[in-house]
Formats: sequence, C-alpha cells, structure tokens
Amino acid sequence: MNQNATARERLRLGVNVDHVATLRQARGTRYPDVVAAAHAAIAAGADSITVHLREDRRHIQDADVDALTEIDAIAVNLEMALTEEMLAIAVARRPRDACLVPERREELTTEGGLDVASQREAVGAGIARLHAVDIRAALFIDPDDAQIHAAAAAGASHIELHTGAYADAQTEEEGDEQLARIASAARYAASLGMEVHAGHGLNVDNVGAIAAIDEIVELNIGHALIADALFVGIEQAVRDMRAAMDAGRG
Ligand SMILES: CC(=O)[C@@H](O)[C@H](O)COP(=O)(O)O
Ligand SMILES: NCC(=O)COP(=O)(O)O
Repeated sequence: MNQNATARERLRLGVNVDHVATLRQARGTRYPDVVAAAHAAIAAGADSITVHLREDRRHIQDADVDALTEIDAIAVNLEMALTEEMLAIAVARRPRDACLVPERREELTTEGGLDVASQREAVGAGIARLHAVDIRAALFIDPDDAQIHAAAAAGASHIELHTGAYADAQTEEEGDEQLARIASAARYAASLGMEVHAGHGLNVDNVGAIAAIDEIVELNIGHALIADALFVGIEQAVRDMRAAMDAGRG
C-alpha cells in the first residue's frame, strides 16, 4: 500500500455537490446532472457525497436526495435543518449519515454552527430519531468547547467543525488563531469520544493545515472544489483536493 493510500484511510473526503445543483437551478434546466457529478467524484476517490437539502430548496431538490439515496455505491451525507420536515425526509430516505446544520433563509451560506447548548433536548431528540433508523447523526458546530460539551451531552457520536472563520481569515495571525481553535476543539471532542469531521470554505490552498489535525478524520468540501471543476473537470478537482489533503496530513 502506498503512502497516499494510507493517508486516504486516515482522512476521508466527502464531496459536496450542492453547487452543481446551484448551476442547474439558475436556469431550471435538467443539467448539470447532480447524480453524474456524484458518480464522477466517487470514481475519482471521494469517500462520500454530501448534499444540503435547504428548506428554501435553493440548490439541492428532494428528487436529488431520492436519486442519490437509491444508489448503493454512494454513501450519502444529508445536511439538514433540525425541523420536522427534514427529519421525516431523512427517516424516509435513510442516507448513511445526516448532519444537523443551522439555517437562516436570508444567508448566502451557512454562517455559523448549530447552537446545541441552547436546545440540547431538541437536538438530542433529533439525533435519537435518526439513530432509531440507523442513520449516523452528526452536528455541524463551531469550534467552541461549550458547544462540543453540549453535543456530547445531546448524544452525538459525530461532529463536524465549521471551518468558515478559518477559511475567511483576513490575516495570517487571524488564520493561525482560528486554526488553533479548531485543533483544540478537535482534541476536546475526541477526548469525549466523538468522531470529528470538519468543513466549510476549504480549498486546495487552505486544506493542508486542517488535514494536519490528527483528530479530524473526514472533510466535507464543496464550493471551491466545484469551482475548480469548471476548469479541470470533477475527477481532476477531486484528485487535486486529495493530493492537497494528503500533503497536509504528511
Ligand atoms: C453546512 C455547510 O457548510 C454546507 O452545506 C454549505 O452550507 C453548502 O451549502 P450552502 O452554500 O448553501 O451554504
Ligand atoms: N459541511 C461543509 C460542506 O459540506 C461543504 O462546504 P463548502 O466547501 O461548500 O463551503
């Protein structure tokens, strides 16, 4: 087994195909095909496919979730708000993973992590609904000890740390500070027995430092990877991201 294969086993890549759907929804066409994009990403070495079924359906549609969850060869991670509607869809469609995320209609993208601390009971009940049908449930949270503690108390076995503040840092100092927050949060979450994922705003240039954090075992990456795919194709964009992750992991 070569060094790259070893690194791949340690750090998994989930490719988020939301923004393939964004392009399709911009014109209401049938193309580009989200399922074909998912197959191409998996063929190029992605471990799973992430889709965020937003309540406003601005990109991914219910039919995309239906089609992807029909395909045995594709492990689907469904990002969803903690609502009755979304829980019912998850329970009906049974993705392998679900990740509870916060949503605000007017936001351009997911601006922060789920506030688990203020709604521990509701989050715990949502996790229990997902676990009852064997869906692995994760919480998308900020790298904040109080939220991590609340996630563990709510019964989460998996968390995904929001890397947006790191990705958006305007100075090297700010980037280092955010990176240290993520590393410390990952250590704390792992010490509480949770599996740690990370994502949001990651690209080939900034992913290496996140990949170097041992406790993080999965990254979910979409917007920048799909943007790169416009120039090099999805397969090459996935391979480039894997190479950047593996280089960072060392
Ligand atoms: C929760 C998350 O980080 C991703 O789903 C990301 O939000 C992609 O979708 P949007 O660009 O619609 O936020
Ligand atoms: N959960 C993060 C994700 O799925 C992808 O986020 P982004 O790379 O599109 O910002």
